[in-house]
Amino acid sequence: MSSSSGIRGIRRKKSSLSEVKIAIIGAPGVGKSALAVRFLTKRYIGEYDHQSETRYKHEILVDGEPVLFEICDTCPKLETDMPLSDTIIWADGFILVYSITDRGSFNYIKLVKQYIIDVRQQHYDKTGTTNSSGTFAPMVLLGNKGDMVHLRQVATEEGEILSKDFDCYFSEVAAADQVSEVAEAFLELCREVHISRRKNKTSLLNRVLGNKSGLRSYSRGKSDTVFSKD
Ligand SMILES: Nc1nc2c(ncn2[C@@H]2O[C@H](COP(=O)(O)OP(=O)(O)OP(=O)(O)O)[C@@H](O)[C@H]2O)c(=O)[nH]1
Repeated sequence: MSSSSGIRGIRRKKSSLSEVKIAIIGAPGVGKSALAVRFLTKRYIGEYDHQSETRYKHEILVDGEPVLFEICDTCPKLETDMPLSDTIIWADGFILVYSITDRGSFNYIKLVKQYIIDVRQQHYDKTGTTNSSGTFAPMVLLGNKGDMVHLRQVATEEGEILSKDFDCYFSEVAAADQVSEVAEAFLELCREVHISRRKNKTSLLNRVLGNKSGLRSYSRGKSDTVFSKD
């Protein structure tokens, strides 16, 4: 497998493809690469050595529609390293991963979530621009290494509570031995990105037409959108 490699499958006009950029974020060693490789190839690679961020492209049908995923596998060296600002601004959505066997990696997620929100907001305040997801950051939360229950340090309920706080999808998974459960998390994030985009478009329409009480098809997510600042 090569990064940013050609996309297999049916070729079509690029304009008809939805493109969704996903950053996988988590403390060192939680299984970010294993999850990415699972989703991309359905295989499990136990030791995946890379020293910097790696990006992949992968086309897949989501609910019958073709989607081009761009996936950024981030690579923090220390548990105190936050993701690169460029990556945070680039991404349409985030897979936040901790390991159920590593309490520190769970604490990392709490810090990094706020950091992502702050960086995206600061970028918007400075430039007035965002990507298509707006300042809102669609996320899913994964507790990886679910096969290692005997070494568990983070209870399932703690993940559930955090995901309620984040208002996002949550699942405990095991990149080591699950395929469809891992894929479902990526698909769910893709759906959230599409919802967020529709919300942004609706906000723009309302703003342009001066119709603030207009279309309200979106209810998920607490954060504001790019067009909320009047
Ligand atoms: N038991 C078990 N081990 C896993 C699982 N996922 C990943 N690992 C192991 O955890 C270690 C780290 O996995 P990586 O995928 O390299 O983790 P990473 O988060 O990409 O690591 P960095 O790139 O160093 O930040 C490897 O030894 C993997 O084999 C899992 O679901 N279960």
